[in-house]
Amino acid sequence: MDILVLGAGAWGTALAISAGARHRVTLWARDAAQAADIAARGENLHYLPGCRLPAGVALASREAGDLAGLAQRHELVVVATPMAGLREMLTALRDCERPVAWLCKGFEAPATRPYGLLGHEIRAEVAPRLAAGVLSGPSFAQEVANARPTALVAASDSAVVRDALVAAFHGPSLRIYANEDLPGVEVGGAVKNVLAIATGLCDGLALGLNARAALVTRGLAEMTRLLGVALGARAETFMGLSGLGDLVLTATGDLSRNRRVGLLLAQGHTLQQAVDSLGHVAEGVYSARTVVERARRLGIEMPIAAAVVDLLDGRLAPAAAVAALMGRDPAAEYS
Ligand SMILES: NC(=O)C1=CN([C@@H]2O[C@H](COP(=O)(O)OP(=O)(O)OC[C@H]3O[C@@H](n4cnc5c(N)ncnc54)[C@H](OP(=O)(O)O)[C@@H]3O)[C@@H](O)[C@H]2O)C=CC1
Ligand SMILES: O=C(CO)COP(=O)(O)O
Repeated sequence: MDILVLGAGAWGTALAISAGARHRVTLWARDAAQAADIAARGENLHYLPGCRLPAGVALASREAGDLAGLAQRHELVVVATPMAGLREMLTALRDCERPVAWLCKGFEAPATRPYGLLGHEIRAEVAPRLAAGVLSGPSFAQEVANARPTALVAASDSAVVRDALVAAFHGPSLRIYANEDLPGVEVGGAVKNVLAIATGLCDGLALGLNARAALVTRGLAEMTRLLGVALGARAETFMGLSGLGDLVLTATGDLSRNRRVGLLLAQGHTLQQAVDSLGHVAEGVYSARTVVERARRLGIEMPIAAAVVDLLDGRLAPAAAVAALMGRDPAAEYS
């Protein structure tokens, strides 16, 4: 199978390495010098050091010509940029006749509205005819690149896209489960990043394991409420890989960049210092305000996400954000 991966950050590179063991993969970096460096070294020193690219992976950049033409020459196109690059990519691919899947997890930063959009909503705006979906679920790039056992979910309203993702990535160390609930899988991937900032904060303040378990559990309830009411996703999706699975991984795993943002804020770093020190994108920082704004417009309470926004915007210090959550009125567990 011929697979095009657009974006040579940590995650695009890891999936290119994984699929490159069995397929022909073209890994596209927007910067020609970076593509040349990865090709020469056989390694993405900047974003995924220590992981060798197999012979099945070739490098490309803008010099390879327009994206639409490049995409047509592959059987599956994978967009591996952050959310910030998804609209531009889907616009370039809008007439593509090949299945397309994005990997990014989050809401687009707000531009023309007071809130941002999920990937499938961007697709509806700029590429409504595109057969597309998302590959998501609990997966740190370093572990996938090193063939550590991982399970992902391929979500799309198109069976062609789901089948192409399974054919491309299902293998000895990577299981791909199919799911038709694209909105639900996207909400799970976006909201867990915001909640991971909260658990990083909680652990950075040494609040204990009880507090972390409470945040994960109540966070899952917030995630389910946002989706259920608003986007018509299936509740069962949130018990799956992109809901509970990715929340547990990102909220507790120290490889998470979003969790690290919370840990660094708890240590007294500013948001800018925390973001700069990562060297990678932490989507929760850019999605948190949209999560709260969309929930507010729908009359849904998301207190943990709201505390994260107050923290990111500097309205609450770390300890005060925790106090605000603990000081809420008593409530029924299910309402
Ligand atoms: N890393 C992981 O373990 C996982 C990440 N994800 C998701 O995948 C997405 C990408 O993450 P990851 O690869 O880790 O990110 P990284 O920060 O490691 O790399 C980002 C990559 O995207 C490129 N890029 C940055 N901004 C833009 C833009 N506006 N337009 C086009 N390209 C851009 C960068 O190129 P340049 O070098 O030229 O700036 C770089 O190649 C995120 O949404 C993340 O949430 C999902 C699952 C796992
Ligand atoms: O999505 C991820 C794991 O599934 C990666 O999380 P971070 O972006 O927080 O590192």
